[in-house]
Amino acid sequence: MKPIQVGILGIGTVGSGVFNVLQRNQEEIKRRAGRGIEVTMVSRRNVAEAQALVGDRAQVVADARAIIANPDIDIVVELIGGYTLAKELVLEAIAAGKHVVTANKALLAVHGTEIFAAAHAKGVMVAFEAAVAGGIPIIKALREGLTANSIQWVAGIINGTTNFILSEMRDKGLDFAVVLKEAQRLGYAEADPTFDIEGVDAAHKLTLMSAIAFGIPVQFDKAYVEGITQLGSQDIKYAEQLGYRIKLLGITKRTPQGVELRVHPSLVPAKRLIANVEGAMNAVVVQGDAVGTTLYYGKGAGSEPTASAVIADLVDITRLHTADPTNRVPHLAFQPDALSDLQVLPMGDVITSYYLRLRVADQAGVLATVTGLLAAADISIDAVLQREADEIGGEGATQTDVIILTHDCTESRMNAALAQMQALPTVLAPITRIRKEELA
Ligand SMILES: NC(=O)C1=CN([C@@H]2O[C@H](COP(=O)(O)OP(=O)(O)OC[C@H]3O[C@@H](n4cnc5c(N)ncnc54)[C@H](O)[C@@H]3O)[C@@H](O)[C@H]2O)C=CC1
Ligand SMILES: N[C@@H](CC=O)C(=O)O
Ligand code: NA
Repeated sequence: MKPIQVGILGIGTVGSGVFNVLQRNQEEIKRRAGRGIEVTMVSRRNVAEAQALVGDRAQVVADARAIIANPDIDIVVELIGGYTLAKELVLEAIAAGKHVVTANKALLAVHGTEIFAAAHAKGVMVAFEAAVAGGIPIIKALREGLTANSIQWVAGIINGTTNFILSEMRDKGLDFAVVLKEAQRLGYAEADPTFDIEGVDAAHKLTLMSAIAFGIPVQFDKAYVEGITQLGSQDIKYAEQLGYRIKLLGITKRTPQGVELRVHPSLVPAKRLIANVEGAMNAVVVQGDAVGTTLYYGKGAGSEPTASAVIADLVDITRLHTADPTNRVPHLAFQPDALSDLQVLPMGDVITSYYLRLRVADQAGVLATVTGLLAAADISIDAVLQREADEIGGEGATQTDVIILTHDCTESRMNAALAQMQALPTVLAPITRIRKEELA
């Protein structure tokens, strides 16, 4: 049988990985897929750069639309990234009856509803395993492997760049900016790295997992997003002393009031496996009512790990493209007409426990005032740690750090208490608040 013909729009870090792995493992992939899979066209604005990657083994074009217009191309792989052009190209490819594979989580988290609807109407597949946690087959696991379950929550380290930064800051005492540059050099970071460090990339991925886990539409605009730029190295150190690690987590949880959808730094008990996921590695914990807790671990970024997921999608499409579209696995795991109307919970209604760090004047009565405000707000305290003055400011320092771990309360109640504490004249700097997750 004639090989399936693939065109890559945007051959860069991931695209070159796809090209190389497909070449290297072509025989084995063919035995799995039932027929060969060949990249016959690639596009990149700079044709010479693309030619340097593929030689004469594929046709190189500057105009991505030339690939979509080619009737011989069966599958279009979108690896340009971004929202605007990528959206146009994906919709044009669908309209031309091509199946689409993309690693573009930003695109699907924001425009997924429109794109999946267009694909459904046209009877083509849009596959996106690479868009969440790179090489980890988490989409497959959530959509197919765990299909018997009522999924209760999903929590993950789903941004390699930020996990790399946090690990290197903790282990080597390196500066944030230095480690970010290294993550960019290694090909982990997004074209705009603020997406990584501000939590946006993780929120894109979480939005997709949430939709698949709970059968709700993709709703990136409802996600609570907080990155790691405000984290201080002293919080990483204090967390360690208290038996926790700080990780940027994406958490989505089903509650009777609605679905939680939030990305923020979190204290995780150091004894949890996920707390020990280091460097650019990703990990996702999924809690299902039947299966219990499951954990998925692997490389969430980089050329060949991400290519691994893109190629898995190419094989799936090769196996399934002749199947009746109604018999295929739905894009978001649930049938499009059976999505739930569960609402995303406003962040103020989310219940968690907290780590608070207050830089206060080192004088009698300060701690009592602060804990009194928490008690008045009905927020109970789990532990209090006061750093000795010489640990933060040397002998005779007039400031000290008070660290408080609280029990559960709503975010809105904590916000009100924080505003009161912040207004105290003895609180000398903005209070650090980090949410705490037991993940058990
Ligand atoms: N790098 C990684 O580890 C991962 C990346 N992704 C996603 O994969 C996608 C691609 O990422 P990378 O390969 O890292 O980016 P990249 O920047 O290395 O590659 C993108 C390529 O597209 C080309 N391009 C830009 N505009 C074009 C146009 N109009 N026509 C043709 N080519 C054009 C660029 O020249 C570049 O070579 C993004 O959506 C990214 O979020 C997903 C998972 C991991
Ligand atoms: N920038 C992303 C790349 C993969 O999605 C990350 O750092 O995880
Ligand atoms: Na994946």
